[in-house]
Amino acid sequence: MKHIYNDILASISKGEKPLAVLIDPDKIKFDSVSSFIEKVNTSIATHIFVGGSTVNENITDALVEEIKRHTKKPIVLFPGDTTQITSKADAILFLSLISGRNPEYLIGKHIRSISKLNETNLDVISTGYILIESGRETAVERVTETKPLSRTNIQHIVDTAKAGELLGMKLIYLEAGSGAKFSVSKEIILNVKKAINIPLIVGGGIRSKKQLENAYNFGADLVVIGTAFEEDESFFDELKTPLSVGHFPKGGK
Ligand SMILES: CC(C)=CCC/C(C)=C/CC/C(C)=C/CC/C(C)=C/COP(=O)(O)OP(=O)(O)O
Ligand SMILES: O=P(O)(O)OC[C@@H](O)CO
Ligand SMILES: [Mg+2]
Repeated sequence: MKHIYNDILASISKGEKPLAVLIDPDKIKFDSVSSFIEKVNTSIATHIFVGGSTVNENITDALVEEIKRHTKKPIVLFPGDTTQITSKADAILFLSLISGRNPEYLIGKHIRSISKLNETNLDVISTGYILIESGRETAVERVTETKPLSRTNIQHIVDTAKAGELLGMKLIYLEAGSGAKFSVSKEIILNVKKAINIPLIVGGGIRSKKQLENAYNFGADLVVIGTAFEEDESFFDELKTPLSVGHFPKGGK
């Protein structure tokens, strides 16, 4: 098994800023994988996440196999459903949607994924997944039939993240939703980061270098970007010049 989680911890403790490119199997054409991954390979991206809210059954396996043929970067499943589990990836975010109260997404799909997971060698990373209101309804909201947390009730978001940590989760993922109008705000990132001792992932609606730098500077440890790369691959080139990011020790900002 590859130790993707431990590698993420090591990278963060060195002050690095891991960046994941999200590939949604619903959106990418199989024959454009090689050219897309070529861009990823020469970019600052450190991880490839693969997943979506609504993915046709069984396409993830072939897609991950094809991605793997073209890259050495770690491939992490970011699944909306058990059908997106494949042994060809390196790790899986074992997401529990702790912002919602739909038992299926808190524990149901997890139980049904075990027989499949037992047949893999994936690094299973327990992740508290928190959906934050972001200006319009997102695919995750629709599929999970849950409401996101209000972006103005910061204390509730902080308490949700902390509860995830105390339940033993290894990562907290603040999600504005793919293509979000508003990405997760400065106040939310700062306050959640201050409260928790596990790595913080931030994603949804990040479309510019400045927004990416801000996310790190407010306290994100790992950022996920999908749509901005999907819509315009020149964004990879925009990120070629060094990011203006500092290293903020816990509680230091
Ligand atoms: C434990 C297993 C195997 C599955 C359950 C996993 C859970 C709880 C998932 C949480 C909810 C969910 C549907 C997450 C999907 C997250 C994701 C990969 C979003 C990517 O974007 P899309 O939502 O597909 O956006 P588009 O609308 O742009 O396609
Ligand atoms: O597609 P974008 O808006 O970059 O969102 C990435 C990810 O956080 C969605 O799950
Ligand atoms: Mg999708």
